[in-house]
Amino acid sequence: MTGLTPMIKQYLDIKENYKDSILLFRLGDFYETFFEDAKIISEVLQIVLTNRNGHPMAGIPYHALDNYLKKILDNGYKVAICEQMEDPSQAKGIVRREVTRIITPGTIIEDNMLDEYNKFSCLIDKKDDKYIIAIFDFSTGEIYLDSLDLNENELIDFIINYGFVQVLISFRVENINKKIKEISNRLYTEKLDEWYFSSDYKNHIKESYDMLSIDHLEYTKDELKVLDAVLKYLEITQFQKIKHFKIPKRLKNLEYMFLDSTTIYNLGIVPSPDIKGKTLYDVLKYTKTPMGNRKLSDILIRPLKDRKKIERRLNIVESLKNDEILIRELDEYLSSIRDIERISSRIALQKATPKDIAALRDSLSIIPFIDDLLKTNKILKDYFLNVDLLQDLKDMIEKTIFDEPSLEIGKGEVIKQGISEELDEYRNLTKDIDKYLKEIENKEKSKTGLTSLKIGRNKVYGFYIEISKAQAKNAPIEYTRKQTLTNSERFITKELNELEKKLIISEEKIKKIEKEIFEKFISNISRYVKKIKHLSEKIADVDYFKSFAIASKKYNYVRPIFSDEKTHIKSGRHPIVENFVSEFTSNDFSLDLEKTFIVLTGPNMSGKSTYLRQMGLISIMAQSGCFVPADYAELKIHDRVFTRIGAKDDIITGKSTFLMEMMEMSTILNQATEKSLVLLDEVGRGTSTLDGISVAWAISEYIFQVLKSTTIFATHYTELTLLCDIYPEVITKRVKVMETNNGVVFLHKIEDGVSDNSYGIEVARLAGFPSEIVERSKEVLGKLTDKVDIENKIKRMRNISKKKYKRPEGQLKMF
Ligand SMILES: Nc1ncnc2c1ncn2[C@@H]1O[C@H](COP(=O)(O)OP(=O)(O)OP(=O)(O)O)[C@@H](O)[C@H]1O
Repeated sequence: MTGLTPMIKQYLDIKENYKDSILLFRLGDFYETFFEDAKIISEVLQIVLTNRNGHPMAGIPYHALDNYLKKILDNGYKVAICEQMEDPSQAKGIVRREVTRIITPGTIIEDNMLDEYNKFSCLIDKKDDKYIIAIFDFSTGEIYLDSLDLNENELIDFIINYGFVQVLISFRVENINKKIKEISNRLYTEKLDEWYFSSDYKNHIKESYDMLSIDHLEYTKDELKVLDAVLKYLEITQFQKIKHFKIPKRLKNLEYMFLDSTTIYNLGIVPSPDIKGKTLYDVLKYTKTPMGNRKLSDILIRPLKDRKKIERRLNIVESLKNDEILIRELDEYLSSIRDIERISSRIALQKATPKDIAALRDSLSIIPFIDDLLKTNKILKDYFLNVDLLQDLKDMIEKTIFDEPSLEIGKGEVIKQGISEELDEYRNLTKDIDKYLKEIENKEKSKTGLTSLKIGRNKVYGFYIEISKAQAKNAPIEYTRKQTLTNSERFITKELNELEKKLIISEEKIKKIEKEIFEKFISNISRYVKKIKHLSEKIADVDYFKSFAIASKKYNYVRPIFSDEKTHIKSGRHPIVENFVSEFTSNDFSLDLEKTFIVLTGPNMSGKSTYLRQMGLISIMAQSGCFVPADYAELKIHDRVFTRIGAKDDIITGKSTFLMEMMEMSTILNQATEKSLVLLDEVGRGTSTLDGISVAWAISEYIFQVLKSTTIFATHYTELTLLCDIYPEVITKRVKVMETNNGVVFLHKIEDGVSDNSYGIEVARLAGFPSEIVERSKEVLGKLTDKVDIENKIKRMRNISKKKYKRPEGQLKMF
């Protein structure tokens, strides 16, 4: 590398180790990029591409790093931050520089670059036929770990639907990277080599969790290796030990109803990139804290299965619902609590700012009030029993940190007076400097008799004595000329020089001492991290209980009761749609042990899907511990809700709608149980009518005979309603329609019976088809609808022999 400046040489040496990252190289007040990196960031950030000694260069001011960083990461890049490791003014030769941190979209921790939602990353590995998946949020320390029995397409679907900010892929499943990129080329992915998954995982996990043994963690060796790989990856990118992670939870924990990502999406439970503002989460969100918001979303995708636990949540929600004053006051207190969960992560990572610590102090000071408030409630009076409210930590912060600390550490406005004598001394000196200057000014004025003499200071020239041009010639001999201005001369004296030096030294000392004390303080309080996280969880819980209570009251929800025998809903409503239509028509629902299967027919747009989804959402709300939109709800506790809704092509593998539909259906047939709720919308539509009806018919027979799941099958195939004539498990329902002279009116009312017309042409008319086409369609339909033909077909279907399915032998797929 001849002809290169030493600085560029240093840059290239460092860059050699960070080839996969954009290297932000600190040069004074800028982070500079060079060569290819410079071209990339000038384009991504729309900043000027310049050059240095003929090399492309683009830079960003160091203080604006966070703003730019977010944009670079959002574009799918990894960033390595290279800092100056010594003061350039003290450095001999070239300043020592080192990479201190690697940032990817999943390793952001700075408050101003995060919104309140979870930022989940995942790591995918494979052992035998199962994918081992770790899902983690670096900013909160939340982590899930499990082995899932998925095929590759299901895995890709899972990854895309989950909304991860980054996907880490083990060397064993490298091939999925291409498929992910084909669908979402901005999603950040990274391959982890074999050495991440090493056999010395145990010690490393023990060390990260400060545990003597990990034998009690019920995970397989291969799952623990994945956990270890996550921790290693984070340590390598953060250049430090990761100590803030919680113990992993299983994704398909038997305690929870399992909702797959398709169902979460289909029912609109939580926001995803294409459904925002119109989800169950949005309807129920009366949480006030960031932790409460995240918890609410977690609760809704992990409803409970244990009746006692559900009842316990409902009891709390009910008691809050009946205590309006408590709700109001609780809301007020919670509004002032900041994101102490993430603050605790930043404390553990030594990245907490003075503002974080002040926010922690303010939040902690509110908690005793919440405790007092909850003590007034019969059910919640012991809510914080045995929970450390961390008032000693609050006192420590109060004693050490300014009430309103400055953003920057080192200006003397972070550490309170009385903590360090040395710091106080230097701070006093700088504080008194204006007084000293005034004293010198008065002294010099009377000594010289020069009336225009005054003392000033500026950033470039430091201290000076300024005398008007007219009087300047009378300046004493010991004054040294410093600067000539149009109307005055500026001088310096020995005394002033010394004071200036003292000030500079003081400022440097303050910077150093305050930084040291603050860092020590953070490392000292890092022993509270686990306790802060525990407290934060308690706050999150009470926040979502209160949120359920507010929503339940506001929308007139009813407390559900649970039954092993039947599902009976009176005047049920769709919790989301009811907020977006002027008048919502409520509907009943009733199934029991004998009748388990509803065939629902009705024209397009009449409300079939709404009814179907409404059932799923009511179950999920109830099992999450929330009241439900109905006048009365007696519900079975479901182990899973399965949905097969809507037609979606698989753009990854180019599989047809019908094939996708059948694959999803096959998962349901393999996994649903007597306790499941199965919601099928138009299954079989993607193929020829006869094939579609036949498959739908056979699927239905299998579900009500073998699986016995509670099922609603919405269909345009009226032929399916004949199942009801043959099998006692099936009932038929239809959506009521009123025909008027001006066309059809959808009443959205579900009633017994079979829809006799699909009104497809009517919907085309409503959609604005030219009347000529509408009329022609009617004419064609008239020709195709041969009454005798239809009657014959019905006769043939009635004659289809009853099929008796047997439950298949062997293990059913669990996921
Ligand atoms: N119970 C109801 N009360 C009031 N409006 C409703 C009700 N159910 C549905 N709607 C309105 O009708 C629209 C269409 O409903 P939905 O999508 O459920 O119809 P669908 O029968 O499933 O149609 P398609 O067969 O075309 O899928 C909804 O977006 C909503 O605006």
